[in-house]
Amino acid sequence: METSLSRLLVGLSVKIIRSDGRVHLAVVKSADVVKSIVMVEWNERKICRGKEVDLSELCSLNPELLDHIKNVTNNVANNAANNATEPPPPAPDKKYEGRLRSSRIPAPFSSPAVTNAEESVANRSQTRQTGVFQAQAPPPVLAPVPTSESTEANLETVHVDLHSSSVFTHPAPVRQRRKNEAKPAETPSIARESIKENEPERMPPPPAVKCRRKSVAPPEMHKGSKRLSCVAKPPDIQPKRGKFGEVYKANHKFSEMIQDFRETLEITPLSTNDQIEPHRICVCVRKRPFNKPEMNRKEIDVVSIPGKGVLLVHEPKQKVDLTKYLDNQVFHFDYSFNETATNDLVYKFTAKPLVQSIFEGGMATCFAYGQTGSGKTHTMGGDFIGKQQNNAKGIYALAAQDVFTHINHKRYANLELSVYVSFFEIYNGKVYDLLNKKTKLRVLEDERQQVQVVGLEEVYVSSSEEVIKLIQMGSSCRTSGQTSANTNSSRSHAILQIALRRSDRATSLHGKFSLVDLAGNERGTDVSSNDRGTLVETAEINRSLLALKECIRSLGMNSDHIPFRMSTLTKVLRDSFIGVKSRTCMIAMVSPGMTSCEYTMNTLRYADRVKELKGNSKANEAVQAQEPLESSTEEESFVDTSVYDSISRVAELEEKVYGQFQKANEFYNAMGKSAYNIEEGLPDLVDYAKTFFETVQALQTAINEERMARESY
Ligand SMILES: Nc1ncnc2c1ncn2[C@@H]1O[C@H](COP(=O)(O)OP(=O)(O)OP(=O)(O)O)[C@@H](O)[C@H]1O
Repeated sequence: METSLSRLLVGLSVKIIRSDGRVHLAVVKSADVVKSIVMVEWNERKICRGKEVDLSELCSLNPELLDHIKNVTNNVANNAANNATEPPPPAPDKKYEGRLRSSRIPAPFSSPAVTNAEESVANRSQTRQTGVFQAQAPPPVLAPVPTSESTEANLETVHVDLHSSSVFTHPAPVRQRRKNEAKPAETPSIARESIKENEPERMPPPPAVKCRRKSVAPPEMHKGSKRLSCVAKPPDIQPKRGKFGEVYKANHKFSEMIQDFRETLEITPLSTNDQIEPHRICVCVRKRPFNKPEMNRKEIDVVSIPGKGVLLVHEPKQKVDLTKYLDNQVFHFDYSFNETATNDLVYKFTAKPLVQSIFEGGMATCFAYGQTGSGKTHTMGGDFIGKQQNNAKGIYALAAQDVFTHINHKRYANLELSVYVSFFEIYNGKVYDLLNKKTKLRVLEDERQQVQVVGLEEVYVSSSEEVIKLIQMGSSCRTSGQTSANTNSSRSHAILQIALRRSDRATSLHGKFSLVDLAGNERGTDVSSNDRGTLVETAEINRSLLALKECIRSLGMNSDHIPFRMSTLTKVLRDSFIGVKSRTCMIAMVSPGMTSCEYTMNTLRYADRVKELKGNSKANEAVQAQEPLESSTEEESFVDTSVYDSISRVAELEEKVYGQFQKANEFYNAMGKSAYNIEEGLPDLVDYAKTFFETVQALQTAINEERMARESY
């Protein structure tokens, strides 16, 4: 049925409407009846352009189209009825099968099917994708309608009268070529000439009125929705020669395509005057500007932020036939900050609204998430001036300033609250105190599931300046404490906590704000390394980011079960994920460059998943029902978790073996130091040695089994 409708429509010259309101002719190249979408192509400025149009839109612009479908169907059905008794026609010669397929009259389909098609045509929505393709195929019918007869002849293309039933006299379109049919070595010169001759006069400039934002990212374009916009390589332009010439040219094309697309956007960036909306879980995105190295290598900016919460990624893609196109992915968040946004602006819409919640007795968390170099530390810790960071200008410091503004407010004065600050880092599941020379700390959980970071330095502070000093101290410790296994901060999570306590600080936590600079998320997808240390590190980052997402989602669903034990990060933040007063904000940072596109997509997918379940129970039910279907998206960001888990299990077992050796050492030392005679102690030593060997052997067996099992993943 699909093929039949496709055959009926392919080759028809139809009117289409462009996003800027222009109406002109284009040729149908293919039709997908299931999706109710038709692919059309036309020539514009020597470039063969194309887009996907919804059938309903096409029919409303070309009312003759439905009559045409009916006419053809009826004729063919009548012929079929008349020929029912005649013997079948001889089988075509295989050599010409492909050609015959593209030019023969389409197979009949029943009239109810037409009714279905009509129905779906009537019901479907508008254009979703646009595309422009490599002009290697014989050129299609062109718009505007050619004036010269000779041109039309050159094109070997016959315009089809929509009211007649005679169709398909032009050569088969590229898309219909059979898989194993060889591509023509070169575009026929006559066809190429005709492109030039037939080149339409320059299109009028688009009208001054730009598309409304709605049309860029309408509600139905939510998650996963996309528009395609592509530019072809004109056949008569030779690729630039020399080193990187091809790459440069391809990238340049993408850049032009993105520029074209941007011209259709109405840009309304977020400003300080915009309304701050209350969110229990707020998810937003921040795009950083290009840095010097990126500008030097002429990176292409693939991220556009047209509106307050909208972000577009123009993902450069290539089809199997090497046609280049853009996959324009639209994302919606609570807020989106473009490259010109300052930390003050970002703070105002993200962390600032959370400060009050800790005075109301709640727990607040603000996460900076994104790939290495996307701007997490810049946002949380403050702007960099060269290598020097201005800690007074980050979200940490801005939040601290607001805390002290609130504490002096008469509304909270009678609570007699004091402010305490702690700053620590989680690397490979271990906690290090940044305010105490990176001392390694233990995380313990009591029977009431209260999680404690044992020995964590909590410093009393009486002003924001003191907090800034602590931030400076902790940040320098984070940097100077780097080892060869931790050469940059992106492999660890840094957590600054501002706690409000009443007079008796041991038991009287009133509210707490945790500000988290997360490890670079690209680490969680890095499976290329064979180095055990890197794999364990990757496993831990992966595990903690997954756990974090699950915990925020559980918070959004008001779930009783918070999977906080999945990682040290979620363990130490456990109390942030419970209670109706808990509030969370995630700022997803993205780098603008084309080379970061894959990581940017991963970041945005992750943030999108976090956002999906916020608040509203109806939405939650719907998303819960969709869960199994959506798990494939997850796979793209977090690959093969079973391998990571296995690596972590082995690491834990090895840790235990190491622990056994340490204990044995302690035991031996204690024996040596003890006064009692060696003969008396010998049975103890033998017993100990026996237990030691049994335990280590069992651990070793478990390690071997785990490794063998992993090979089958
Ligand atoms: N919004 C911004 N405006 C100007 N420069 C920025 C911005 N965001 C980041 N940068 C610059 O980009 C560089 C990388 O930023 P930053 O160190 O904050 O990234 P990161 O995500 O924390 O990386 P890592 O995970 O490796 O720590 C820094 O030089 C920083 O100054």
